[in-house]
Parts: sequence; C-alpha cells; structure tokens
Amino acid sequence: MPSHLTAPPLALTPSTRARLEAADGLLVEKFAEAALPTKHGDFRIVAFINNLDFKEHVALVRGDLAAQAIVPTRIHSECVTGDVFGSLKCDCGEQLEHAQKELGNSPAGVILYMRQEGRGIGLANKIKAYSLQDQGMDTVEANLHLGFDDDLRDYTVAAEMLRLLGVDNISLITNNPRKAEGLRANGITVTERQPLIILPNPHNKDYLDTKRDKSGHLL
Ligand SMILES: Nc1nc2c(ncn2[C@@H]2O[C@H](COP(=O)(O)OP(=O)(O)OP(=O)(O)O)[C@@H](O)[C@H]2O)c(=O)[nH]1
Ligand SMILES: [Zn+2]
Repeated sequence: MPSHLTAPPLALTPSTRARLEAADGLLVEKFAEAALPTKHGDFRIVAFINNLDFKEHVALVRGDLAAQAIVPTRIHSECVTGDVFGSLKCDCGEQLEHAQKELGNSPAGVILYMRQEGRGIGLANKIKAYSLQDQGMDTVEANLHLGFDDDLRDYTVAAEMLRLLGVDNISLITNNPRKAEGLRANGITVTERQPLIILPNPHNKDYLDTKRDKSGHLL
C-alpha cells in the first residue's frame, strides 16, 4: 500500500480509507460539511480531499443547489497574497468578495475554493515570480523564466467536486475561457459565463493587461 495511505495527514473514516485503497486513479472525497454564517450571508462549507496529493479543497454552498437548473458557480484559485493580505498586485481578493456577496444575495450557488495557488506553481514559487516581476518581467515571463508553463491548473478535481455536490450545469462566474473549457472537458455543462470585472488600480493594471493580452482573459 502506498505510504500516503498508511500515514494520512487526516483521520479518514474506514469507508473513505477503503475507497481510497480501491481507487486506482483520482478520487475526490467529500470529507465534512458544516454551516458557515458569513458577513455576506449564510452558507454551508464542504471540505473535500483529493487522494492523489491530499490537497484540501472547499466549496462554499449557498441554498439548495438541487433546486437550480443552472447553478451560479465561481471556481476561485487560492491566492494567499490577494485573498488574505489584500494585495493590490492582483484582482483575486476583490473577485472572491464580489462573488461571495453576489451569491449571498442569490437563492443558490457555489464557490469552489481550489488550492491551486499561483496558478498551480504554489505560494513559494509565486513569490519567486513576484521577485522577478519586481525586476521588470510580466507574470507570464516570470513563470517561464522559472521553468513553468504560464498556467498549470487543470479542472478535473473541480469538476468532480461539482458532481459530488450534485451540480452538472452551471453559469460560470469568470473572465477566463480556459476555465470553462477545462470544466467542459471534464463533463460539466457550462451553459453561460458571467464576467467578474474588478476596476484596475495602479498596482494591478499591468497584471490585468497581461491576462488579457497573453492569457486570453476576456477583460
Ligand atoms: N504564477 C503566478 N500566479 C499568479 C500571479 N498573480 C496571481 N497569481 C495566481 O493566479 C490565480 C488566479 O488566476 P487569475 O489568472 O488571476 O484568474 P483566473 O482565476 O484564471 O480567472 P478569473 O476566473 O477570471 O478570476 C491565483 O492562484 C493567484 O495566486 C503571478 O504573478 N504569477
Ligand atoms: Zn491574486
């Protein structure tokens, strides 16, 4: 048995462990769920674990998802600098707050908070990329300089989380067409896209321009 199954970082239930042992590929497990009152309204928070890397992803669920034919959905990629520290270098924190406020005013919807920091390169590498940006590179150039593609995210796990929540038809809140494509490639019907545009500030203007010009974001 692989060592990560014999010494998991979390106390898995026997049935979860049995399924993990039986799984021969990716298995995303719904691990725990609780009520989460927030300043933007009442939600439920659902924790998921991916058996391959034991990353803990979460869903913030508003209302009864089963009652919606098309579920408003935000797939948010973790950004510690923006989401936690209010960094002005990107639009992540404001996007997250905006999406949560919008869902708080809606009958139902979901935010998946994916632990795909730095578009998948991780926090420490993102800070390395920031340091190269301090020397004049843009976000894509900095990633390439570090030996990474510009965007390492894939949407297999997000699609599986949606399925476990009973969601297969969504209105996706994003400016990034690659997200919609990634979800469709994994069996989710993306019926429509809702833009999520944040006003630029002097610190994130170049970042947003690069997203539009090099990464195909609809800004
Ligand atoms: N590698 C790298 N990642 C960054 C940088 N700035 C922000 N990120 C990460 O980018 C992710 C957010 O992706 P974005 O490209 O801003 O937006 P998106 O999620 O693809 O698109 P939207 O759905 O429209 O928000 C987060 O994980 C951030 O940590 C950077 O300079 N370099
Ligand atoms: Zn960010």
